[in-house]
Amino acid sequence: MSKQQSNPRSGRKQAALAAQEVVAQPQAAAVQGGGALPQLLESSLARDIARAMMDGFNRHYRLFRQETARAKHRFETADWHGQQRGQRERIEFYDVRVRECVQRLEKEFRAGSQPMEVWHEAKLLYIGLLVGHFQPELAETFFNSVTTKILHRTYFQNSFLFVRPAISTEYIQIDEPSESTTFRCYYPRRDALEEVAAQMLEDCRLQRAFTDRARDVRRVAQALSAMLGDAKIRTNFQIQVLSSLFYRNKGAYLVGKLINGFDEMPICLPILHDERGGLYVDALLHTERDMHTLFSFSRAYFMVDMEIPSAYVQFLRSIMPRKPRNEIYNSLGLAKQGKNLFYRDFLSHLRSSTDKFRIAPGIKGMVMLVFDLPSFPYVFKLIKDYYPPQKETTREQIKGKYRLVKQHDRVGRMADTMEYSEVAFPRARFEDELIAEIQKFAPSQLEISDRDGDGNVEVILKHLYIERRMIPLNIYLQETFDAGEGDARAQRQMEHAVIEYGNAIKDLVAANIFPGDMLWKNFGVTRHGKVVFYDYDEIEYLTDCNFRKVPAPRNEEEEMSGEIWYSVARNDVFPETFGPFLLGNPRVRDIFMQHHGDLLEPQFWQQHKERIQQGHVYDVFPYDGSSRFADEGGAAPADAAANAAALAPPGGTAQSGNVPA
Ligand SMILES: Nc1ncnc2c1ncn2[C@@H]1O[C@H](COP(=O)(O)OP(=O)(O)OP(=O)(O)O)[C@@H](O)[C@H]1O
Repeated sequence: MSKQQSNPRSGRKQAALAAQEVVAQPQAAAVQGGGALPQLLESSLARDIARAMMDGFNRHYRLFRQETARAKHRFETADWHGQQRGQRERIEFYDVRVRECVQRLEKEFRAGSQPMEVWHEAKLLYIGLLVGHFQPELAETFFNSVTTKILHRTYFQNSFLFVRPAISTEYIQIDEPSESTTFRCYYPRRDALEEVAAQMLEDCRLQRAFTDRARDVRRVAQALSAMLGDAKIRTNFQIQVLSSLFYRNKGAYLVGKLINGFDEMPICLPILHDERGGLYVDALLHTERDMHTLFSFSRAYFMVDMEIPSAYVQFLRSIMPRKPRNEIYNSLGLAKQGKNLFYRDFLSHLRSSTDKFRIAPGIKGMVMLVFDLPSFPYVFKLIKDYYPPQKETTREQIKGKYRLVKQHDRVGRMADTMEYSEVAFPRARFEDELIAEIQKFAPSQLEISDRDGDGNVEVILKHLYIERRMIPLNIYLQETFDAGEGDARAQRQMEHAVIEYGNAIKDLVAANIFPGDMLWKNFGVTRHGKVVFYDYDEIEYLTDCNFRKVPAPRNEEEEMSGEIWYSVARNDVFPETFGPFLLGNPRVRDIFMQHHGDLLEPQFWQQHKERIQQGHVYDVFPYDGSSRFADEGGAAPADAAANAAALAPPGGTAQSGNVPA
């Protein structure tokens, strides 16, 4: 093959042909069950490229870990603003390092002009460098990220990048006995659980004292004992806990599991600061559901210092077997790995299913065109090219809002999104109605072609968000209305949904987010019955909004006017006016007013805005109040007390679902 033909940046068809040539041999061999041995080149270029790529990844992970490791000190010193900043800034690290690496490869090796034989060999040599590496799966993804910035997309195949993983992540371990292992084991006696609880807390090595460690040890031991109930203790009875604590916002979480015979039960101890500035254990969470809530896609990523991330993922999967691995990687802050795994799962799902992509059920969006594949639990969102006049926004502004949500504390109430570009789907899997919809509303985003020249027509979408599918709240409520007042179960569900809806808004308020458009259709209900917001194009920081009372009319003409007669600035919000849009159904209105009437009062919003402006950082804890250890008159948990007071409706108790009351 000539150098010209195999240049990764040459024209499309030519490139496609070249790609076929290069991969022809390995593919043929693969059919026979093995790979062809590569003809090694004499040039050292491939080795240098592989080495530079490895250096690029190692630098990335070193910096990522350094930032992550700071979370412990920030927790110990109650540096909450720093913690949030760290969480936010760490998200950007990956792209910066990829860019650096691409630049280096271009500058030192003119990477974009090298023939494909060099790239093929660079991949093989990179695999060699991964033997014995502690983060091989992340390093493979890094290689993909860099390579896809350099090669033409016709080369996006396993010969040149890691379409499939090459290195196993099973049984990776640190040989040095002095180094910390992924998890610690404790072998308690049934009658000496306190000893183990004390040791577990001691081993966290937190540089801040517990206010009443003996009390916490007793509570943890009692909770462990209650978990065991009257189960017979088996020979393998043990507790395993992950060596690094999980930090997020104002909490540190000790995550592990209790093993007895064939039973394995998750455990998690949230460690918080109390009002006196001491530490305390707030709860012992122990159900799979608790874990799902803690690791939800609608929360910010944890900061966890991990030498071998795949070992953490394996451990976490053992306590959350139904949680996809991509979501676990995401929750650990390794979002590119999550994105890569998601895409692999998606392609595999496409191959093994036959249903078609369709317009998502529900009320169509004005700025987003949303579609789904019924057999797959995610939705795909395109930004439209045209919006109705009331939506004064642009593609860039919308992207900015989605970015804001990604970096913000999502407090269990805003769905995380994955952003993709140039995604190709088989045309045959699209309903014609959906194609017509995209052609009408987002033509700039659509290409339908046989891009790879392989005889398969594809739908190629330029830019796409993907997020978990939920049941739109308007549909959920409608189903309960349709079931009728005689259906007690439906009535309970309706009540739950309305209360949850208000809780969701209050949790968003605590996170300094004003959702903008609060219509039911902009919220979804998750598998666990949580209400989560997913329409981001109008969100604002609460602190950027001006919450106003509707002015009293000055004369009869103003009073009778059907129009808004007072002047309204761009960021003015009139909470009293929410009611007519939301509360048309009398039953819904009753429940809403009973639990969340304060949301219609400007003071509620103003007070929160002021507190946030004064520097108060609310934290919305990922478990409900009923899971918390009952207070025995000990130290009041700082945040819980503040939130309870601040978020409670007048004369009532805190209603926010997750804010401990
Ligand atoms: N995660 C999701 N799960 C299920 N359905 C969804 C999801 N996200 C969006 N939808 C559906 O797509 C519709 C439009 O989505 P979205 O609210 O994001 O669009 P939008 O254009 O921003 O809306 P609006 O017109 O209110 O600004 C929703 O009303 C809902 O029916």
